[in-house]
Amino acid sequence: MVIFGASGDLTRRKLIPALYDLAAQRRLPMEFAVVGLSRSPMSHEEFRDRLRDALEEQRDGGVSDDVWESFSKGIFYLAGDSRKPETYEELRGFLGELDEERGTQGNRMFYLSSSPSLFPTIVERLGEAGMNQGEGGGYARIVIEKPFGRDLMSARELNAGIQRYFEERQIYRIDHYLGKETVQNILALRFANGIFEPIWNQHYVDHVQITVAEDIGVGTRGAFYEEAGALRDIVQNHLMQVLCLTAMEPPVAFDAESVREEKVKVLRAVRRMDDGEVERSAVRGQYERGWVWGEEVPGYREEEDVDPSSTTETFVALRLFVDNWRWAGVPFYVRAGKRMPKKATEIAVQFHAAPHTPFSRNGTEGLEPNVLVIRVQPDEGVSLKIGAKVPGSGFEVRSVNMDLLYGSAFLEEAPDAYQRLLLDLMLGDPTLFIRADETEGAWSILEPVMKHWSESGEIPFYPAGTWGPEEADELPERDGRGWRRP
Ligand SMILES: NC(=O)C1=CN([C@@H]2O[C@H](COP(=O)(O)OP(=O)(O)OC[C@H]3O[C@@H](n4cnc5c(N)ncnc54)[C@H](OP(=O)(O)O)[C@@H]3O)[C@@H](O)[C@H]2O)C=CC1
Ligand SMILES: O=C1O[C@H](COP(=O)(O)O)[C@@H](O)[C@H](O)[C@H]1O
Repeated sequence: MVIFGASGDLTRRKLIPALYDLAAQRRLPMEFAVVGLSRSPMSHEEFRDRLRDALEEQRDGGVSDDVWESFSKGIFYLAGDSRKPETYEELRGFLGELDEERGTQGNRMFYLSSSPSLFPTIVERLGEAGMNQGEGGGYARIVIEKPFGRDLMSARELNAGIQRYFEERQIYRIDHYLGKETVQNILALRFANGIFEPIWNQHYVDHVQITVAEDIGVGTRGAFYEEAGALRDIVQNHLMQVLCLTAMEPPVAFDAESVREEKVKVLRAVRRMDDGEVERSAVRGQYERGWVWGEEVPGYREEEDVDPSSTTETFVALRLFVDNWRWAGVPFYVRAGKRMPKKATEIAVQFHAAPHTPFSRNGTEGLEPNVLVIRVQPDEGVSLKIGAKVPGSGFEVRSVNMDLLYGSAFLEEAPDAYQRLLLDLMLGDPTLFIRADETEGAWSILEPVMKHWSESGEIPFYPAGTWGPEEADELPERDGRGWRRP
């Protein structure tokens, strides 16, 4: 596996720890090798030490010497500029040596984890160097990190650039949310149980809310975030994928083509907004100084590498409609933001209220409609809000939660999302990766919103530690509804 962007944050925090865990579970072949590539000069040994230090820090010292010893023997580093053709000559030669020395059999996985602006160049250089094929009958696969382009046009160009050299079966567009156990569980809940599908439609569902809230700010990633914003960083990928899994039709099989085909149909059915609709159904915001978990935190404009007059959004809320037979007229209120009061990713499906309750009005004052909540993180689980009789004389009914906590229901520990996805990559299973038309479909939904916002400089603010600007509350309130508090 060649990692472009080897000295970067993702390699250190996610990719190497996931590979280390796979090694600890003996899921990596002995011959496996990682070659890190970036410009910073480093020896193989310095690269290994740096990765081990990061792992020790992350695991609080809990790194096995034996596992690390055998895993790290397969870690190598090559310093080079990924824009220069000579880097690929050197890389090709080095990989050839590894084939001889470690027996990697000409198989190649190229993981693009460098700055996204370099992705098209790296793909082209790989293709020009003839590295789009494995050596001597081996395979070649390419993994593209997010963000996949920065709008519809650039995503199309990137897809075309990759497809010029690689066939779709070789391409793995990664979105780590698809590797999360609880995101996959949306499919299990819907399609492994008989009771939910019959009511999973406009006849029974009043509306759906999807929240991807984070309590953290942009931290050290100010420069990246200035270019991206919440719409590109979270909504275009993670949030749209969760929406697809929530709204899609049952796939005929759990394989790459069947699952991705159904997801694309959802993206095609999402109603495109015109300018008026963007005004009514899209809200953005930016956090200002405030308090999170009892600590005072800076506003976005005060963060490192952020323009003090930046209008980049750190919060987005949208009201979307999936115009098909199943979901006609059902609003999907979705939101994503940084510096919210807590970290919480969840899908809440709110059902219509009972048409009539034979109890007194006084007795049902605390009764709310049924809501099925799938908690992706934290406190992974599912809960169903139902009405229940309050013990005692009389007949008072109140809403209570029936809860399933994964932590209590299963002894097995959930693997990290990257661990799952890297293993699927090695096995050649792209089911949990994204197809070209999905990336373009998601961008085409957001294109009018991006255009409208780029033309109007004003951005509403919200104090850090709150659930976004007031305008966001108005989104469901105009329809007589309200956001849940996760
Ligand atoms: N970090 C995260 O939490 C997440 C990141 N991602 C995605 O992963 C990707 C990487 O992100 P991240 O690790 O945070 O980014 P970083 O900025 O930390 O790392 C970028 C890497 O690219 C290398 N690089 C930059 N220019 C060149 C060049 N011309 N030639 C060779 N190497 C170069 C840098 O090394 P050097 O300067 O030494 O050359 C560095 O190793 C991005 O697409 C990001 O969106 C996705 C999900 C989460
Ligand atoms: O891709 C990204 O995701 C993280 C949130 O991921 P999670 O697994 O912690 O939910 C987000 O912080 C980051 O900005 C974004 O680039």
